This record gives sequence, structure tokens and C-alpha cells, in this order.
Amino acid sequence: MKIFSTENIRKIDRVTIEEEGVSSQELIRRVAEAVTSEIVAHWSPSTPVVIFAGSGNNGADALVVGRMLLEAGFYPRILLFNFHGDSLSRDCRQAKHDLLATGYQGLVEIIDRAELPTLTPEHLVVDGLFGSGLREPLEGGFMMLARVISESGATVISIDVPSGMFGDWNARVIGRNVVHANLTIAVQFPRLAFFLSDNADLVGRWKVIDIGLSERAILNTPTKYFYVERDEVSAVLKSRKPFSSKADYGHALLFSGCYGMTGAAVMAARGALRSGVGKLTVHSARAAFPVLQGQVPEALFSPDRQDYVISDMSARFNCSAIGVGPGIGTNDATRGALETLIKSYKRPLVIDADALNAIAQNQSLLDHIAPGSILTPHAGEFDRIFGAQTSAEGRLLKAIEVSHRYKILIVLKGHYTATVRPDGKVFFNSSGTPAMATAGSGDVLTGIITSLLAQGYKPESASVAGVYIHGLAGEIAADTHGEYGTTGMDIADAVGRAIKVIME
Ligand SMILES: NC(=O)C1=CN([C@@H]2O[C@H](COP(=O)(O)OP(=O)(O)OC[C@H]3O[C@@H](n4cnc5c(N)ncnc54)[C@H](O)[C@@H]3O)[C@@H](O)[C@H]2O)[C@@H](O)CC1
Ligand SMILES: Nc1ncnc2c1ncn2[C@@H]1O[C@H](COP(=O)(O)OP(=O)(O)O)[C@@H](O)[C@H]1O
Ligand SMILES: [K+]
Repeated sequence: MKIFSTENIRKIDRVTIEEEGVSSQELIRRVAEAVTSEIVAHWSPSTPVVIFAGSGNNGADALVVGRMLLEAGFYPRILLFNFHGDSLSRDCRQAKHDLLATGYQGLVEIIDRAELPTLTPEHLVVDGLFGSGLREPLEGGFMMLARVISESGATVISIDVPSGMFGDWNARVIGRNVVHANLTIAVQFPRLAFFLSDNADLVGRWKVIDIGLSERAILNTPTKYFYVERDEVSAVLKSRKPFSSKADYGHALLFSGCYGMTGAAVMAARGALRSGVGKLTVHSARAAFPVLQGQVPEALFSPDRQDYVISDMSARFNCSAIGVGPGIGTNDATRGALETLIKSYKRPLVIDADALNAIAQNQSLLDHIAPGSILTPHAGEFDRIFGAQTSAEGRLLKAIEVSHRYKILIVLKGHYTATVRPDGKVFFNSSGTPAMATAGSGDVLTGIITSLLAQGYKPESASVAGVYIHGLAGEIAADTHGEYGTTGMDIADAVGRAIKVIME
């Protein structure tokens, strides 16, 4: 699914109204209907509801919600901000007129001074103050109002975006000055800001409502941001040909595991095998031999010269893809071997964990990484290489910059893992669960992406599809083992089932 900027949403909105003949009032009605259904489905008419309506079309949405709630037997209190008595948009004016035409007496129109109602945790607040028309971060009275709403303990439903937050970037916004929603009901598209952990407490849970904006305009409007769902991944994964053999599915090589961290190699190897690689060799410290052969007998074992660490990372047997990093440690011999690998290997590598930490200690390696390589850092690993970031937004912007500069893909791991490509496109992942916040989970991802690369998938699809498969495997594992009990190994073992579900 495409994620559009505010500017592009306005264009799509305009095309829908001007070329497809859908009136803005009809669009407002569709928004309001969806918000009202949500309320009617979960709250009883006796709930004390307070609706805050701004002067633009976000306010118009809110006023129509008010009218529809009245029809459903609720008696909401509605506050409309209409400074000087003449600031309403055309649609907002019409919505006010239609509301008053019902005989409703509870409208409080705020023309100069605001008398705010007392809000308690029992209240349900509908926040229709500002949507995509927000020009500046909130100040003065609106800033105070946002704080009062957020600190009241009331349940808050925000229409389109939490008021005070921009849908795109929020570098200048202070979270405390934004309405904190429990649920954000977004109009037609999720917004970039929803995917950044900085805004998690502002957006709350989110839902998208389809109001039927022009499909042609959606198709023809370009964007750099995408939300990856199952259909996009199933379109990428190829089914196997009846006469194919293991030779058709590549031979992957993993440099992984040292004394004390052999489990990382086991999990990466399981992830690779469960995602269909034809053959897998794991090169590890010699001491890893009994564990690897016992736990992953399907993989070939390539022992290092050294007993406890990996000291040699030369590419061999014309392997079709290499993954490096899980559980390799950061000792000098391993770092030296990694440097040689990065400087000599001309095809894309998958680079994770301690291999990323080694790059952090020798940043000149970034200039040597083969184009199309995939780095899979979590926030901490990313910051160690590219500098400390104070926000998820800053980190994403930095990832976009360095991905372009070094021609590498960056898989920024987290709740909505973002895969950033050198062309500036960003793919936010929709699968996954906090059950995956467990040691070893990332190692499985390295195995999956390496396996897909070895099977001939391009780095662009191996990364995005691999991340989605990994998240779905986490969900499947969590179904059985729960949020607390899911382990890295459970995720690895669910990878095959995840792919099956995607391809069904
Ligand atoms: N995108 C779409 O296709 C649709 C959008 N609709 C709604 O329309 C909204 C956008 O409506 P508008 O463009 O009228 O904009 P908004 O309703 O978001 O806000 C515009 C008003 O807020 C004022 N304002 C902006 N920043 C301010 C600030 N920092 N302090 C004080 N006042 C400020 C403006 O002067 C203007 O009066 C969307 O968020 C959505 O809720 C729907 O009604 C229908 C379809
Ligand atoms: N709250 C979460 N929601 C969804 N996915 C998560 C969450 N926490 C972690 N994950 C996923 O789990 C994996 C953890 O990887 P990583 O941090 O490298 O762990 P480790 O190094 O212990 O294996 C990442 O793919 C990440 O996206
Ligand atoms: K809003």
C-alpha cells in the first residue's frame, strides 16, 4: 500500500472531487459514517461524549459525527472553534448548519474565549481539531487544549491524525503539545508518522477507512513510502517448478557463530533452511561443530582454523549468497577476516550483528561494501555506525541518506521494520509482534534474507519479502508460545509455515 504525503493526498482528493464528481460533502459523510460506526460498535449511548471540532474540514468531519451520533441516540457535547465567528471552511459551515437544523442545543461555539468542559476518564473524546491542514505546531490555547485532552485520561478518537501532529515529518513538534489518541482513524491512507516509534503514544492504535478516493489518481501518484502487506509479498515469491532440484535454489554461505554464541549460527541456519535455500554451508569456529551438526544436520559445516573464533571469511565454492555477522564476536582475528571479505567480495552481502559492530569500529569499510548489500541493524547498531540519533525520524532520514551514499539497503529493525533502498524508497513492514523482541530473533532474519538472495531474489525483494516472512513467522510462533514464551528458535521453525500462508 502506498503511503502518501499530505501534499499528494490533497491532489488525490482534488482529482476525486473534480474529475470523478464526488462532492467533498460526500467524502466528509463517508469519514463521519466510519467514525460513528466505530463509536456505536464499542460505546453505549449513555457514554459522555465530547467532540472538539476545528474550523476546517477535520472539524466538518467531527460535526457530522456529532449529527450521526445524535441519530444513534447519543447526546454529545460539541465544541466548535470559530474564532471571530467567521473562520469556518465552507464544508464546516454547512456541517454546522445541518447539525443545528436537527434542533440540537448542545453546540458551544468558541468565538474568542474558550470555556473548556471538565474531562474525566469516563469521557469519550472525538478529536476533530486539526487534520492534514495543520500549518504550524500548536501554540497557545490549542496547545493547552491538546494537553488538557491528553492528560484527562479520557478515551480519545482522533479523526485522520491526532491534532497537532503532522502526517509526514514532525521534527519541530513536541509530543506533549499534541492530542494523544487511543485510536486514530485515518482517511484512506496511513501516514508516514504512524510508522515512527516517536509518535506511538500520539497515534495510539490506528485504522484506515476507505472513502473511495480516485483509484486512478492513487495509481498515478508516485510516492517513496510503502506499507508492505501480504499481497505484495505473495506477488514476489515464486512457486517451485515440478522438475526443479536443489541446484536451482542456490548454495548459501553463513559466517556465523563462535565459542559461546553458536546458537546464533543455529538460528540463522534454521531461518535459511526453512526459507528454501537449496544448500547451506555454515562456516563457524571449530568448537561449534557438535552443536551445529546436532541442531542443524541439514547444513554443511565448514570449520575455521581456530577453535573459538572465526579467522577466515574467504568466499568459497562459488556460493550464491553470503550472510555474515550473527554471533561472530568482535575479536581482532574475526574483524580482520571481515575486512578482507568486505574489500574483496563484489556481490551483495547480508551484514548483521557483530559484523555491523565491526564496521562501526572501522567506518572506512563502508566505502568497500558491494552495492546492493543489505545491512540489518537495530537502532543501537545503526547509531553505532552512523552516529547517535535522538529520534526514530532522525534515524530514518539518516538511513535514507547513507543508503543512497553507499548504494546499500538498510533494514532498520523495529516494530515497523523499515527497508530503505538507495533510490530513496522506504518499505515499512506490516507483520511482526512484540513477541519477537527476544534474543536470536534477528539472527533468523539474516538467515532468511541470505537464503532468498541465494535463490536468486534481488536484494530489493529479498530484503522486503524476508522481513515480512520473518514477522509473520513471529506471529505464528507467538500464536503457539505467546508473547512471553516465543524464542528465536520458535520463530525460525515457523518460517516455512509463514511462507506457506503467504503463498496460499
Ligand atoms: N483528504 C481527504 O480526502 C479528505 C479529508 N477530509 C478531512 O479534511 C481534513 C483536512 O481539512 P482542511 O484542509 O480543512 O484542514 P484542517 O481541518 O486540518 O485544518 C485547517 C484549519 O486549521 C487552521 N490551522 C492550521 N494550522 C493551525 C495552527 N497551527 N494553529 C491554529 N490554526 C491552524 C487553518 O487556518 C484552517 O482553518 C483532513 O484531515 C480530513 O479530516 C475529509 O473531510 C474528506 C476527505
Ligand atoms: N515490538 C516488536 N514488534 C515487531 N517486531 C519486533 C519487535 N521487537 C523486535 N522485533 C523484531 O525482532 C527482531 C529482533 O532483532 P535483533 O534486535 O537483531 O535481535 P537479536 O540480535 O537478539 O537477534 C527484528 O527483526 C525486529 O524487527
Ligand atoms: K484530528
